[in-house]
Amino acid sequence: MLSVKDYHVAYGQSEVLHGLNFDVKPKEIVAVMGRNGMGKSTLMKSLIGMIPAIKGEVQLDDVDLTLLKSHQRVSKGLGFVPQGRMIFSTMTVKENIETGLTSTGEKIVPNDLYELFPVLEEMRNRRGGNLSGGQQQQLAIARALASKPKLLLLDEPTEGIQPSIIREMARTLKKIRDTRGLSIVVSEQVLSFALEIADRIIVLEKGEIVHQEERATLNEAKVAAYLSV
Ligand SMILES: Nc1ncnc2c1ncn2[C@@H]1O[C@H](COP(=O)(O)OP(=O)(O)OP(=O)(O)O)[C@@H](O)[C@H]1O
Repeated sequence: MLSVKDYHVAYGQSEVLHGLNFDVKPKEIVAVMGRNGMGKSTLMKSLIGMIPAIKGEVQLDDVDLTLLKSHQRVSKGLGFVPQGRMIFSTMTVKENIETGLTSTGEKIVPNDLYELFPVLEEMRNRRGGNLSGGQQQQLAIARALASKPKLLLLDEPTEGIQPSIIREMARTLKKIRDTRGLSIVVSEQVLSFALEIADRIIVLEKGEIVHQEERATLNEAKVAAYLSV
């Protein structure tokens, strides 16, 4: 469903991603792993259209997204949970989710989002900035799901989140995949989280894919070696 081909991304003259090739299948969860600075966030930001590719292409269900802006990519079926969550802190929980509705034309937050995250319903009139880190992460996921994506991109969702909440997040993301039938690409440094949720792991090193392996047959030590400094 997602197809990334010969994908090059640069900041000015400095190329950071050097021709990535990978696919994501329907309902598949792929974890993109790598140490700090290896290009994970650049890839996620580029897939959602915040940083254009200088070469290569990205397609979702055979629709070419390569030249589209972020909001157009969202209406074609990509959802994005940014690093650091980027909640609008002075807006209420409900208003934050509503910002995700613009591409669907719906006006009211669908009930199934509150069913998925009951705490957000309880707190719907609180300001986003007053939520805990874990609650803000749920809000960022709900906001992304409001646009009814076919594929959800999450950039380092475990960053700054307590271990017990990380396990809960893994369960929730799998439930979202199972009930909504979407695919997920998550950039991640925490191997235990990736092992918990991913069907496949891709390792990035200095802007190149150096390893790809199905979870079922994964050699954990090999992936761990790539992640150690
Ligand atoms: N705005 C920018 N301008 C120039 N170079 C950048 C910019 N953002 C990132 N880089 C560089 O691009 C490379 C990849 O960074 P990126 O943030 O994608 O890595 P990462 O794997 O997501 O790391 P982290 O886990 O720290 O977020 C690094 O060398 C970084 O210094």
